[in-house]
Amino acid sequence: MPSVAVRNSEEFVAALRGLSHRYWGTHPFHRRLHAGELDERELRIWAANRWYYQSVIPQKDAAIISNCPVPRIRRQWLDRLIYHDGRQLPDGSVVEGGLERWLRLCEAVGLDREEVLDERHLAPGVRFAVDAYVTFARTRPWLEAVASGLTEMFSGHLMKQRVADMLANYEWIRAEDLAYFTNRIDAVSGEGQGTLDLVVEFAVTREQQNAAIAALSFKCDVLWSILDAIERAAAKA
Ligand SMILES: O=C(O)c1cc(C(=O)O)c2c(n1)C(=O)C(=O)c1cc(C(=O)O)[nH]c1-2
Repeated sequence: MPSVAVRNSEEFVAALRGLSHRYWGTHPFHRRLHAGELDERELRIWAANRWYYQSVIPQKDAAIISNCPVPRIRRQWLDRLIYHDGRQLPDGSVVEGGLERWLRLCEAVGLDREEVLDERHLAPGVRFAVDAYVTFARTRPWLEAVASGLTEMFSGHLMKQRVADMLANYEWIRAEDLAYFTNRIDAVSGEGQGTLDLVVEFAVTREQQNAAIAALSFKCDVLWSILDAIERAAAKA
């Protein structure tokens, strides 16, 4: 049987980008969030549940580092941990990171820190989907775990839209409440391309390319499932 040829980089990138229709940008819950149709209770459920995703991302990235034998990639990936966890200065003070900014968003929509951190609002389906993402990063080859993060190629546009829509449609939300997203938009504009370049560089066989595409597809399912579970939790509360 003839072996299937490796895709050239344009074909490979096109196959990855071709998954954009599966991204959570079009999920009905996101549409309602952006359109200003969520009440305060629903927004709180969204923020508290998204916290769980945010909170494990550094562990997911640490798993990638621990599985990766390439020093240059580990160096690059370390910045992601610092981005979310913040950084301790020599004088012991801490420069805040993305996690802290997400907690501030939670407070802005009316949640106490404690009720976010103790996970009392966490929907089982969100825990299940998010944990599956971390397990994927811990157990699959590092390149697949990196490829699963390529949803970030699609996220910059969505987050820009989210900031504009939330400010326009929820009059009680202020620009500073959305600092998590404004900060993140800048970060992903570079990271998204950097990750794509890396996946193209290291996925050199057809099998590795297929695995990278499957990993991105899996991640789209993770994100979609998170919103399915949030939607359900918001509906019944
Ligand atoms: O608000 C969003 O729509 C959105 C999407 C994504 C994504 O597409 O994975 C991430 C984020 N935000 C985000 O804030 C974030 O820190 C993040 C990390 C990752 C990842 O897979 O490593 N995705 C995302």
